[in-house]
Amino acid sequence: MWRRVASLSPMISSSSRSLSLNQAASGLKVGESFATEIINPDERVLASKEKAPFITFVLGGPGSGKGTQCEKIVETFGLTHLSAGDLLRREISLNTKNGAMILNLIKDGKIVPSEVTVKLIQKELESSDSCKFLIDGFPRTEENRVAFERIIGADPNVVLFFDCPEEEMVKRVLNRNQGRVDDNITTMKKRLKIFEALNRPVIEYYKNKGKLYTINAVGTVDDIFQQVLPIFTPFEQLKQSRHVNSKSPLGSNLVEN
Ligand SMILES: Nc1ncnc2c1ncn2[C@@H]1O[C@H](COP(=O)(O)OP(=O)(O)OP(=O)(O)O)[C@@H](O)[C@H]1O
Ligand SMILES: O=c1ccn([C@@H]2O[C@H](COP(=O)(O)O)[C@@H](O)[C@H]2O)c(=O)[nH]1
Ligand SMILES: [Mg+2]
Repeated sequence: MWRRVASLSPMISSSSRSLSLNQAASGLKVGESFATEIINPDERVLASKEKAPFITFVLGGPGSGKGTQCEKIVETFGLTHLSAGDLLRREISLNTKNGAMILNLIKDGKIVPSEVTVKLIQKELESSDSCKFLIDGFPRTEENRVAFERIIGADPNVVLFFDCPEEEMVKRVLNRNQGRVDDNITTMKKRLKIFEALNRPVIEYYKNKGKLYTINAVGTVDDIFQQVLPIFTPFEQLKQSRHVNSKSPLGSNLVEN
């Protein structure tokens, strides 16, 4: 099981920024770096056994096909799929203390406060036996991105961006037929605006970091998946050969189950 390294954060004096610098300087992975900074010796023993999770963020406008492609990635590569939207919808259906607030925001196409979404993702990461995750539909905003770094203490290894024209996304969402409260033209227009205003900067951020893989999301589901395959294939090959290829974007933080 992968334990969230940042659960140890109260014992760590550095901010997430200085931790990253620390990691960069030492050449250590996230979990290993934390192991060197923990004060409680018992915790150090536990933390030294941790492996850094392999994290993929899956971005794209509403209806661009993120969920559909995530299913195929799961089937082929066995990553664990965490859809931020599904986690939020589960809060609504369970009628939790945040449920009503989340429902109102989703109906209006607005973004749920980072703290709420990141805590839900955190719970899933911590309780999972997996250490390879597809985080679908998150981060939606720069604030989401920074909150994830701060609370989880990890960066994504790969960021997928499903690039789809608005007319196609509108057509798909209006035909989805899953009874979602936001699958109507009024909310869809708001979601598209929010995508451009708040999600684009996140995409740009990862592009500048060299982590972004842009996929043309027009075509059949299988055609689109053909573009996704070569992104994950090197990781699979590396896992089988058990050698880390430092030139591979996936090899730089290789983990095994
Ligand atoms: N390549 C495709 N061609 C046609 N329809 C598609 C394609 N990919 C997905 N769809 C359909 O479009 C709709 C939206 O797809 P999906 O739910 O995967 O998008 P999404 O990006 O997860 O959307 P959201 O952000 O709203 O959750 C679904 O009904 C799905 O079956
Ligand atoms: O990180 C997130 C993810 C989602 N939301 C809200 O949920 C809806 C639906 O999300 P999908 O990923 O399209 O299923 C989205 O429009 C937001 O209102 C969020 O706030 N934060
Ligand atoms: Mg989806």
